Amino acid sequence: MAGAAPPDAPRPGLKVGILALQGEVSRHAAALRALGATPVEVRGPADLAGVDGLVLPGGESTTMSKLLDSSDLRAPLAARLADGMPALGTCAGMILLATEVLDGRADQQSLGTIDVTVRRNAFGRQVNSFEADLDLTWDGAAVDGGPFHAVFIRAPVVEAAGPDVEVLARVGEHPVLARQGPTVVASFHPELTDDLRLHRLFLSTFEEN
Ligand SMILES: NC(=O)CC[C@H](N)C(=O)O
Repeated sequence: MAGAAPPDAPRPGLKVGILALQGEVSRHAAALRALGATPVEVRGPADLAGVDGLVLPGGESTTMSKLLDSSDLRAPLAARLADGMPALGTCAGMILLATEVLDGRADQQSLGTIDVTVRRNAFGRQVNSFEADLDLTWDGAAVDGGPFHAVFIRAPVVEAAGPDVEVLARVGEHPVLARQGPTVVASFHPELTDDLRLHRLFLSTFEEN
């Protein structure tokens, strides 16, 4: 079967922000650099203004939610996302981009960019972390290169996904990778392995934008 080949490296100089308030930044930066993009740490509104897209990394979503407010990033970030800026949310980043968060803290606010309901820390309650080999699809076709080895750390479960959401991978019946337009979310940490396919697919949404 013809697979969806990951596209070639994007145009040089593509500036991809990484939300650097808290959480894992350097490995995402390395993956983006390896694909020919320029990673930019985003800590405030001026940083955000200069980027073409944004990675929201793993970490602690309640802390990140608070820091979005104290850094004055929440409103400009919401505006860029509403304007169609590509975004990749991994683990805590997925929680921040979801429309609904279950088991969140009362003061935790998500951005509502992708129509999924997530439950925090609910994947395999018995074990904090696990790894799984995932079959990935993109635009309805299998992604070339075989299974994607995915690392889950206190991962959110996707309990529901709306009709406009394309589910790209599952563990059991649970979506663990999903996309709605230029917003891509993963319950796992693609930056913790050397497999660049997910970052490359994310960068392909910039070309469409
Ligand atoms: N690895 C992660 O990003 C974990 C997410 C964390 N459990 C949260 O709810 O924010």
